[in-house]
Amino acid sequence: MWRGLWTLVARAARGPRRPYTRQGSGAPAPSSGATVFALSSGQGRCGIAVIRTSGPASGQALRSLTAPRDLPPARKACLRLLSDPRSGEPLDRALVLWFPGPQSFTGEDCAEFHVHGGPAVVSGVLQALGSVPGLRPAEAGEFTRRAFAHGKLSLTEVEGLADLIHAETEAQRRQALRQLDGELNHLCRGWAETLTKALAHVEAYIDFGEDDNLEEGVLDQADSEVRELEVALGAHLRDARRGQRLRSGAHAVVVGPPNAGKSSLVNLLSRKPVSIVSPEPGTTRDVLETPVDLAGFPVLLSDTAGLREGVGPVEQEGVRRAQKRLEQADLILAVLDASDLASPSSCNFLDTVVIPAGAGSPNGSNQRLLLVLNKSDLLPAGGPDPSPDLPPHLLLSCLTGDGLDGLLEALRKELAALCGDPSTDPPLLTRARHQHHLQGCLDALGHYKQAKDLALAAEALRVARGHLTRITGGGGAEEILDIIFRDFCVGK
Ligand SMILES: Nc1nc2c(ncn2[C@@H]2O[C@H](COP(=O)(O)OP(=O)(O)OP(=O)(O)O)[C@@H](O)[C@H]2O)c(=O)[nH]1
Ligand SMILES: [K+]
Ligand SMILES: [Mg+2]
Repeated sequence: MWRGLWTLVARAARGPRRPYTRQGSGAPAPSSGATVFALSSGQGRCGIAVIRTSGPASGQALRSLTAPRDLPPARKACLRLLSDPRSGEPLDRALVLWFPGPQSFTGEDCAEFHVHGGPAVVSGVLQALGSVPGLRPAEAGEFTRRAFAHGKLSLTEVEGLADLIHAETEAQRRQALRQLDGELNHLCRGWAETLTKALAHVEAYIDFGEDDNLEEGVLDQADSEVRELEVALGAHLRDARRGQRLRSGAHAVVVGPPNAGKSSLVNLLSRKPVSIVSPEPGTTRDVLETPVDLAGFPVLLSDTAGLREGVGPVEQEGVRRAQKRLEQADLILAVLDASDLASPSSCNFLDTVVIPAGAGSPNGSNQRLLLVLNKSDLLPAGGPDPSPDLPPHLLLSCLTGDGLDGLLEALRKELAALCGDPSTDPPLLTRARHQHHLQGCLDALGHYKQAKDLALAAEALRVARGHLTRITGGGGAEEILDIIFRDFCVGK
């Protein structure tokens, strides 16, 4: 019987649908025979520019531009004189590299030209390449798309690569590198394998259920595998917002009564004069957003109008916008004037914003709040804490910078909790797409548990597994691939 079961494991692994392999992953077959070329380094004047080609005519292109010399040894940089194959005119003395497929980034034959970065050299070499038969300029993301089509990268690794190219903060870079290294891919593959095993057990029961030889408890085993998987998926889904925040930035909002120093704090954290600061209460009227790197995490920081009542219509609108932004924020930086804690506007702010947030969350979400008492320089030096009865708070002076280090450390902790810490935490789901398929998988597992007969149970397991393989690019829909590859620049 066990031989029969393992045949079934193998069959379930192959499945009635697409096989789970990177090859044939749903990306278009690399366009028949075309060889593409592009400038892969940034645009503009620079020391060295890298131009590369991918496709079967790469070797021919390299030979044409470096004639009469032959191809250099594989993967070794060689100095060559580049000339235009049409006129023979010298273009540059450059380092060239030859990467015969499949041991190349795309899996195809590739060539690289490391030329001097002047615009005339770059355009001369690009034009010369365009004159070689079979070569055409690459489209955005085409190199990476070819790498995906040849099984060099899974879809989550492609996404990691795109994120790495766009990473602006340290935490983003770490996260992207981990995804590029295939961590999320391995996780999903492991889950998919668990489902393959469960499916094999169910199919064994369908085929041999009446057979006395069938090991007892085969179905129970499938059930317990599914249960364990549900727990793991649930934990990752609860974390899903974190990965997305790390990718696109956490939303932090600075709120407080008028003149507390909100705009001063925004300018201090963003290290530039984003907002107007003045002694006049009601200076800021609108929501002012600025992207900042706070302790290595990407943050979209919003300055807002001071919260108060009984003001003119324009300021009232500002207050309404501030309150709306407050509701949407991941992190609230509540600012009060430490020398003015007894004023009606301070008390009102504490009662309506700070205390409710401390008692749980203002609107049932996972918002976090840091209470900052600004203008500590106005307090008597070495005096007692001005506000022992307040919720936990930090003292700061935007004027002298006192307390800034403490605030940054507190921010780092809050942001690590909000975005996940890519130096220690398990791999994160960085895109809504990942979340969608994980949820789809969980829903299908729910159907499995409710299935009235075994055929439906097996189908539910297949659907669940299909969602997991789509995360890494198996059987992916063409539109999804288009969206993902559009994120890339030409030359990548
Ligand atoms: N002494 C002292 N003054 C400060 C400090 N921070 C800000 N101020 C002053 O407080 C006044 C108000 O600062 P803003 O940053 O405009 O305050 P705001 O909360 O944005 O004010 P509105 O936009 O009007 O609500 C300005 O005169 C600042 O120079 C501080 O740490 N110490
Ligand atoms: K002000
Ligand atoms: Mg202001």
